[in-house]
Amino acid sequence: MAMALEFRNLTKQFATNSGAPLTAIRDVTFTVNAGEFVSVVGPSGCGKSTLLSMTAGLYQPTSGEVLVSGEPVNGPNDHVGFMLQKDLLLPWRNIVSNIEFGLESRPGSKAERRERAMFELRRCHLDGFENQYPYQLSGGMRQRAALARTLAIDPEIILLDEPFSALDAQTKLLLQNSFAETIAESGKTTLLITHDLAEAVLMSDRIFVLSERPGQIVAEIRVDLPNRDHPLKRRVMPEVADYAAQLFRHLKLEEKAI
Ligand SMILES: Nc1ncnc2c1ncn2[C@@H]1O[C@H](COP(=O)(O)OP(=O)(O)OP(=O)(O)O)[C@@H](O)[C@H]1O
Repeated sequence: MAMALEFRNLTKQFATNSGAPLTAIRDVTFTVNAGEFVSVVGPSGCGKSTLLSMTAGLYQPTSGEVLVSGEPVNGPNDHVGFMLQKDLLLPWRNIVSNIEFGLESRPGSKAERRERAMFELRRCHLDGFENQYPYQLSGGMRQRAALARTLAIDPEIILLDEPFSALDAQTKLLLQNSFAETIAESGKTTLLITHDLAEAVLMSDRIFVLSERPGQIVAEIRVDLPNRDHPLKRRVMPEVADYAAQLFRHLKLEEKAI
């Protein structure tokens, strides 16, 4: 299978006031195949967001490299679409024009941009909401609009940094389902960062567990279950709890309980 994303011995240090650099992640090596959905879980502060930021080209690694479709990432680029917990929709633009935003710096007519945006809007089940403004939408709908905006630029890789964590439990389940369906249909390679172990099991083909800072890979778990495109169906499978328990053990949460 074609490799879409590759981390080679990736290490990131940040300068600190005390002089000694802080190592956020150390020697992280793994690959993600084209069309695969991979999650990264790990304790708070272990460098998960730093890993995504380097994939998006927002930070340069201290050593090692990130490759997207075999090309080293040297800065922000169109091959990678990034979505955060906060939707970052522009409040003064309606939904369709928010989805078009990333296309405006590219060649193409206004009509073509509109057509592309409407396609993604429908794919993310927002038909009829194109002329509404972000404040008129629920949190879940805003996240769907943010996904539509990410897909509109047709990136090779989608990076999701805790996109569901600010939502209530039911909205979260429905949105996980809707994202999983849309992502499977688009065939996009996806890297998700999450604190939610069940979410990782419900949505992924594989999961990497990072240690406490400096984040290093301590486990790789293949989720050998059907319905990756339908987490609500996975949710009722008894194996999900077993996978979540495996992740729990790797994170050594029991030992940290006080
Ligand atoms: N720009 C920066 N400058 C200095 N230190 C940073 C910077 N970005 C992150 N760090 C530090 O690197 C470490 C890893 O941060 P990061 O945000 O990647 O962790 P995380 O695993 O995503 O955390 P959380 O799960 O709590 O969101 C933290 O100790 C953080 O303080």
